[in-house]
Amino acid sequence: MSSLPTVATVIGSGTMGPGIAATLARAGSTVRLYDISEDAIARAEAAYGVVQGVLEAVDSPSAPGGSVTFGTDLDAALAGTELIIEAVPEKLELKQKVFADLEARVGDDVIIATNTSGIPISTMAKSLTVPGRLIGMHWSNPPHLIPMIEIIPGEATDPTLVDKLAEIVKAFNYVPVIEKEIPGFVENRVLYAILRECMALLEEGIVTPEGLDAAVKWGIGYKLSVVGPTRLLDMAGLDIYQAVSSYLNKDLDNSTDTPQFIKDKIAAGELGFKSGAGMYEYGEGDVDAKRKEIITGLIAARKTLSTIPNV
Ligand SMILES: NC(=O)C1=CN([C@@H]2O[C@H](COP(=O)(O)OP(=O)(O)OC[C@H]3O[C@@H](n4cnc5c(N)ncnc54)[C@H](O)[C@@H]3O)[C@@H](O)[C@H]2O)C=CC1
Ligand SMILES: Cc1ncc(C(=O)O)c(C(=O)O)c1O
Repeated sequence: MSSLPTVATVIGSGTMGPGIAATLARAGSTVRLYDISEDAIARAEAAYGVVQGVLEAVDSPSAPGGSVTFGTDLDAALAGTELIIEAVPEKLELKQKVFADLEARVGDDVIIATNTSGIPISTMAKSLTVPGRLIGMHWSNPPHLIPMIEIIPGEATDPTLVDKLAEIVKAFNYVPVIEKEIPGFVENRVLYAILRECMALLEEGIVTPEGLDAAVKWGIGYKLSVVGPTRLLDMAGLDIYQAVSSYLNKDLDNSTDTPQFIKDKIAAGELGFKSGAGMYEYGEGDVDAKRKEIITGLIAARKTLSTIPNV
């Protein structure tokens, strides 16, 4: 018998919700995608065919009977659900309000998984009536393409949920990574350490954005997509790591706030793809073209990487 829930509910249909819903549905679950915004639901419904095409292209596990229904009726979205995946904006108070709305409508045995990027699960769980049912399930963007999910129990999480969620993740052929709780979890701690240094290098004019993207893509990204950081150290030699880290670590950026130039861009409405300008400028049609290039590249890379042993 599949470990997948027969019925699952995804709360929040923005960047992450639709891909999460489609991945579970393709694997065989009946998924209800819910949002407070009719526009968000309409966008997800319109893009569903494209997301299904991507899942087909990467040969994502498929089973008959799965489907996604889209809607703004919370009671309908929760009827019969076994697993709720929360993907509303990264604001603690909003998430806690959503959890209260959910708990008022479902039985105590329903699991609530949160896709938070890094708010500690124990902090969020404080407001729950049944804190043991809350667990971190951190997907990476785009969720229907990046086959790794972090599973993070909080202090109060029912320990049996960890293995249960890991089995669900394996059922759609993703890699579950079980972690201890820490702000940002593992993936975003590593990503944000890289991004902090990258933004400092840009701010100091050491490299252009194009140069930075090329250096990280070919110098680090390519290598790390085949060998993880631990194996990389064995490949380089721990003595080399000691020699370099002894002078370099103290020189790396250690600022605790977002860089000022990023704050300025945000104040000017430059948010990236969603506003047509960000780190780069985009003309008419450029954002759609870039999105397509990224998806095509990720599909090709995932196919290739899946033929390479884990080293
Ligand atoms: N965008 C990303 O790259 C990633 C985001 N995450 C996390 O996933 C969560 C969602 O992120 P995004 O999809 O990027 O956010 P988003 O802002 O794109 O979408 C959030 C959606 O939630 C809806 N919403 C707001 N209040 C709601 C409510 N009370 N009930 C139901 N729906 C509501 C909004 O209408 C919107 O459609 C956040 O916690 C974020 O940190 C995790 C991994 C990657
Ligand atoms: C910049 C950035 N921040 C957070 C996340 C996340 O995982 O929550 C991502 C991502 O790609 O998933 C991201 O790119």
